[in-house]
Amino acid sequence: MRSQAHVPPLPVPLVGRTNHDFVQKSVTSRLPSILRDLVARHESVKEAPKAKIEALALELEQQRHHIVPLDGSDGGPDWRFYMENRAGMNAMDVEWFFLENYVYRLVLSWLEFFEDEDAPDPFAAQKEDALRHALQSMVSPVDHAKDGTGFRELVLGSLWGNQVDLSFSSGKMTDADAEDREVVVDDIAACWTTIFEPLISDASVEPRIIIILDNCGAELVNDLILVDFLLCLMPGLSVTLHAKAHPVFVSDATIPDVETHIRRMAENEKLEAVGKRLQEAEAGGRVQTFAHDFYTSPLPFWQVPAGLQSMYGDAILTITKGDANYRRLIGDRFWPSSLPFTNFMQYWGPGSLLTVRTCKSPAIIGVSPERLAHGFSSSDWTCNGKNGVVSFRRGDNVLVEGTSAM
Ligand SMILES: O=P(O)(O)OC[C@H]1O[C@](O)(CO)[C@@H](O)[C@@H]1O
Repeated sequence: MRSQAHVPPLPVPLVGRTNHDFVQKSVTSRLPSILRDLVARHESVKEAPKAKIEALALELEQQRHHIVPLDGSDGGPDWRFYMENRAGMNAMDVEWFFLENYVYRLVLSWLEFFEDEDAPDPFAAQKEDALRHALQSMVSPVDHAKDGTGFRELVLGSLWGNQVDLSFSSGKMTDADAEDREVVVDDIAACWTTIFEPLISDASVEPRIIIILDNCGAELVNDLILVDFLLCLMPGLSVTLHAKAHPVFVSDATIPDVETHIRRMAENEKLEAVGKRLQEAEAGGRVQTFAHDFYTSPLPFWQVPAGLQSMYGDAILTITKGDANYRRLIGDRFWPSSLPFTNFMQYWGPGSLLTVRTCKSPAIIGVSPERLAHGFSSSDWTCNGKNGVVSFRRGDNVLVEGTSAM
């Protein structure tokens, strides 16, 4: 069953053909390039799927791909519910968010990914490059202050880690770019004082946070360093890491990716201590991993399955990472940029929410009218990956100091 959340009347979604150059380019150029890269890097891909993937790349480029129906007969998620009347439509006319998730689902089907539980992740080589690069370029984590300042530094690490993702760069390895970047919405302190400060002074509670993960490599390494920081600070805390149920957006983390990252951090000279503590936390049940098909579906978060929504409600905080999760939160639609995040996210339910996203797509909410009036140096400020958003919405179940909520 899906939740019947209340959301305001919906504005138009982002669609390839009509409303934004960035979106059009992403469909007709970035996606084809990702598909061709996939084929080029995998000599083992058989001739039949290879031909289909190459044809799909060309069709997207030439704006003549028509959506094909996808049921679960290949062992993968059943998309009939999501298709509605979209089967047969030109890819340029369906929602961009639908299209991107659909393309990955379709290609995995052609690669027979769902038919064989040992099938290789088609993006494994890129993910390995990203992890190796992150481990090489990582400085040893400094001893962060065990307070809001340390939290801030680590959230910023996790935010700018999201700048580096392999679908945004069409599969090419890049480094985070520190020049001219700005946190356009900064609720880090509000999150710290509302959620974590009361927990530190109350060791009797055993709360859980959820992190809905995004990319492998620099982002996931930074996320895991943040997890370690929080676990060390709050002995009663546990963390569930929500991963993708199948490979998507090139570098998005699946459960095996999370395990690989933790292991490789434990084997790495600079991150050994963090990695080993995370391994112990996993063994002791304080770190858990979880995957759900919802995170590879085209649905917005206001149509989340009830079971997942109640998990968010039971957690003291849910953190969503990255651009695609942010797009899912706001349904990838053109809301007014100044629409207050807290009001909008009432549909989320009783849990608190922190969203941490480098802006790599046009839609955004929660930017103050003052900041908007000040203007941006570049007209593509929502898409160029130089601006970050850390928006917080306080839920109804926060621990107030001196009580033992949860
Ligand atoms: O990895 P992230 O932060 O979710 O970003 C993926 C983003 O890259 C893009 O694929 C670029 O088109 C966006 O569609 C998407 O939002």
